[in-house]
Amino acid sequence: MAKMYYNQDVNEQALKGQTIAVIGYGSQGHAHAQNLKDSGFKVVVGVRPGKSFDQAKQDGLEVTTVAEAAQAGDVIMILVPDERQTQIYEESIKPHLTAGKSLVFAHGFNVHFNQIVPPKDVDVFLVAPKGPGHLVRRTFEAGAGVPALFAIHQDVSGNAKDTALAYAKGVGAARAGILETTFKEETETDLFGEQAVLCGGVTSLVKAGFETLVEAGYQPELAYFECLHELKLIVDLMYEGGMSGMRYSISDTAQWGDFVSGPRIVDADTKARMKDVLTDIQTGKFAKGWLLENQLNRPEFTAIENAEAEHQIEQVGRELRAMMPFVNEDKKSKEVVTNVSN
Ligand SMILES: NC(=O)C1=CN([C@@H]2O[C@H](COP(=O)(O)OP(=O)(O)OC[C@H]3O[C@@H](n4cnc5c(N)ncnc54)[C@H](OP(=O)(O)O)[C@@H]3O)[C@@H](O)[C@H]2O)C=CC1
Ligand SMILES: CC[C@](O)(C(C)=O)C(=O)O
Ligand SMILES: [Mg+2]
Ligand SMILES: [Mg+2]
Repeated sequence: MAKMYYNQDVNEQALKGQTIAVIGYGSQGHAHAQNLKDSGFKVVVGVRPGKSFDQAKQDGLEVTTVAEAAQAGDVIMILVPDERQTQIYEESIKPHLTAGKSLVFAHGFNVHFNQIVPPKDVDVFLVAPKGPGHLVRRTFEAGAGVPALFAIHQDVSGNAKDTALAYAKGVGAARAGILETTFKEETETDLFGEQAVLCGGVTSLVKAGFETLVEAGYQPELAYFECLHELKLIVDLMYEGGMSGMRYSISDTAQWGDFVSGPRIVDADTKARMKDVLTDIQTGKFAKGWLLENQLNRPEFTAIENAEAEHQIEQVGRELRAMMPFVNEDKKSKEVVTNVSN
């Protein structure tokens, strides 16, 4: 088994006395800033004036501009959207990235695809939680944590690994497990996971299931419960006990259906297409397309986003969730999501 790092393996002294500048206060930014502060570290948030600036202030954090935070920070964590990082880095971070500081990422995209080339006299590493930022905060508050990867790109100080581990522990990841990787491995696997399985794969599967039932004349509300709402409950069981844990709880009839029909849905052709997706990631084709899409002000992204929001499963879901206040308990984090989506 790969070497895993847990609380007892990590000495947070590596970060004591250092100022951590968290640049961005969105999904990951608010979680890192608050968890690190609660872990006893000195944190300053750098963000432009606006809603997330106000939110960070309201959450009791020290907040300033990106440039001032970068100037103050010994460790500078970039948590603004990947597609905006290069410009923000060039304009507001690089001028303050003096020798001996640490430049940190939560995803290797811009370093791996050569969009950001850090100076040679700073430590460069990543700490990438394997979970959405709002859950990084929520699990931390509940006394648990989300696992994370770390990778060292440059180790000028000789302490980059200790600093990365201390940072990861500060956000709560050492409660769940920290694993060492490279920028290349983190970038390619993260992009693959979100495209083929976690986000792209799952939403396409759910929509296809919903549409199949509705087109066959079944009620949309029922199709929503069956294909989307219950998915969380099934995935919770997999999170707790793997596939066998989930299968223990479902009926034998469901388990037999799982065995005989699952491979008819996700088959060798699906896997071949997954390999194509991975190839596009590895060759940089996906990254190039995403960067160009942003340079063009996201015409295709916006068209798809609008069409998806109007899909029947979303309309039905909005109405059904309005009647389930317990599903929407975490209003606060949802407001942050809304605020940072553009
Ligand atoms: N989302 C996630 O859970 C995960 C993300 N990551 C990685 O973490 C990094 C951050 O992603 P994520 O948290 O999703 O990012 P978000 O989209 O949530 O970041 C939004 C934040 O960036 C700020 N911001 C946007 N543009 C600017 C700007 N021009 N100047 C200053 N601040 C700006 C926003 O401020 P404003 O309110 O003013 O718009 C807001 O505070 C990425 O590298 C991503 O790949 C890694 C693991 C999981
Ligand atoms: C699964 C999507 C993700 O990679 C994440 C939450 O880990 C992201 O980029 O947001
Ligand atoms: Mg991810
Ligand atoms: Mg990702």
